Amino acid sequence: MAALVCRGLCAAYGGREALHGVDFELPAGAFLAVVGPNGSGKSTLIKALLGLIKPSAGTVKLEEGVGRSGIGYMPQQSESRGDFPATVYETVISGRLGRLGLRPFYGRQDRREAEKNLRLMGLWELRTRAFRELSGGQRQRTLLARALCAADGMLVLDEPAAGLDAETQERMYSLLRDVNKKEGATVVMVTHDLVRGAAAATHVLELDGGQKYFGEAGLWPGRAQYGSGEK
Ligand SMILES: Nc1ncnc2c1ncn2[C@@H]1O[C@H](COP(=O)(O)OP(=O)(O)OP(=O)(O)O)[C@@H](O)[C@H]1O
Repeated sequence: MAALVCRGLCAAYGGREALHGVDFELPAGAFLAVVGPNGSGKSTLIKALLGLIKPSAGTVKLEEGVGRSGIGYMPQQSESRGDFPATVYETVISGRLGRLGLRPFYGRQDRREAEKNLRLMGLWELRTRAFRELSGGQRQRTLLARALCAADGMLVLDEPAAGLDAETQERMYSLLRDVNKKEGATVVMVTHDLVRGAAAATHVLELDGGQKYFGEAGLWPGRAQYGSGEK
């Protein structure tokens, strides 16, 4: 079963094309690394996937049953407010906001999910700490736990390991692999890290304004060029 299907996807800003002819089918449970140089259309693809921009041609479809509200999204660290006054727990459970509907308060299920994802990310001991007091790696784990609270089958991550030291990056990729395998979530991750990032993935989509490669990570020509890394 496909989690995500793009057919002839094109996107433009003010008539200028940013993405052209993207066409692939990602199996459910896959871990996709979206790679390519600056300006190659990676963020544009993510925006189209999240429904934030309308394709100028073609389609993006999610697996039946996974609506856009079922995507857990983790933005780039630079987009997340570092001075956010909330605690780690409050930040994580805010991932459930989209599911409250008409309910004014978090319910038992929301609290259970927040607790589960805090533990999964090794944040339980830090739950009462202020988000702004955290280290870069702890913040990234908090934002990942929040995205997990929002996710119903799919996680979309924009540079989840950017700005972290090599060891913390490796820890983040290993957490993502665990979430992908153990929780069965389909992961779509934009990364500039062609070695560790691409090695964590099962599939690679390489963009250069158009689609340069889509397929299994092990068969990606860039793998030989940039190093195979550890799987
Ligand atoms: N809001 C916008 N308005 C106009 N043009 C845009 C807008 N956002 C992106 N573009 C253009 O679309 C093209 C693709 O940009 P996009 O941000 O998708 O690339 P990217 O691969 O994510 O780049 P980076 O690696 O630098 O984040 C670029 O030429 C960019 O200048």
